[in-house]
Amino acid sequence: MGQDWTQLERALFDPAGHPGRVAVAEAVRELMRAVATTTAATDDELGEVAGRLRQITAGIVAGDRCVRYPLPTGPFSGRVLGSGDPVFGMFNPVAGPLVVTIEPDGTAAGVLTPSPLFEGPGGAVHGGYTAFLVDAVMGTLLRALGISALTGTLSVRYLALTPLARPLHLSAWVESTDGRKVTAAARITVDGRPTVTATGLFIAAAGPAQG
Ligand SMILES: CCCCC/C=C\C/C=C\C/C=C\C/C=C\CCCC(=O)SCCNC(=O)CCNC(=O)[C@H](O)C(C)(C)COP(=O)(O)OP(=O)(O)OC[C@H]1O[C@@H](n2cnc3c(N)ncnc32)[C@H](O)[C@@H]1OP(=O)(O)O
Repeated sequence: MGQDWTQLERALFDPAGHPGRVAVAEAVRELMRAVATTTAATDDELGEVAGRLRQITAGIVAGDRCVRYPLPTGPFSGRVLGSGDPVFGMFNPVAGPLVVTIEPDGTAAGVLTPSPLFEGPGGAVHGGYTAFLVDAVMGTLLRALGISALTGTLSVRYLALTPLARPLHLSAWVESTDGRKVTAAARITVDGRPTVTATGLFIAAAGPAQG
């Protein structure tokens, strides 16, 4: 049995209790997108923006890193709510955030429209980013199933370029279990067409669950 959230942890990490933190992360996401893609602002204007942004940052830098998000393990089904993590984290501007649901049948399904920040060759999504997404969905599925495991080997097959600015539908499921070795599989589908398939060999913790 893994860790369970205490009432205090829920209060500290449930995004619903922190609308300001969620809002600032979303605003910074929009800012990053604008900075990476703007053609309207001049270089002088952007230099001024940089100065103003540094002032804002100076106003909110206080203390150490945000307290680490405690990672629960299942059994769990329903919408996965992340706070500080880079994939699901509503507090983390780098996160999509990817919205994933653990289905009662033990599979995971999610959707995300990738930001142009993750553009790779051919105007498509960077392959390292899609690898990141499938790894996260498989790893989170295992956690939700009560298995605390690390990715040992990740194998990704790119079937076609994954277009930017279209909803990516992600799914993951468990293929097999052999002692501590759990093989999971995942797929990304865009407009009904698979663009990425992946297999992850996850190694479950030998001892107690790792948070
Ligand atoms: C309530 C639930 C809600 C769900 C979650 C909630 C919120 C979501 C929020 C956030 C999401 C959070 C998490 C998402 C989860 C995951 C996504 C990210 C995943 C990662 O980002 S994870 C980091 C990358 N990952 C590493 O950083 C691993 C570094 N590495 C090690 O830590 C060790 O290396 C380890 C542990 C892998 C093994 O070490 P070890 O000592 O325990 O293993 P040992 O040697 O005993 O081998 C035992 C058997 O595994 C075989 N084996 C060993 N290693 C293998 C390998 N690499 N590939 C294939 N097979 C391997 C052996 O061959 C042997 O097989 P056999 O028994 O047949 O001989």
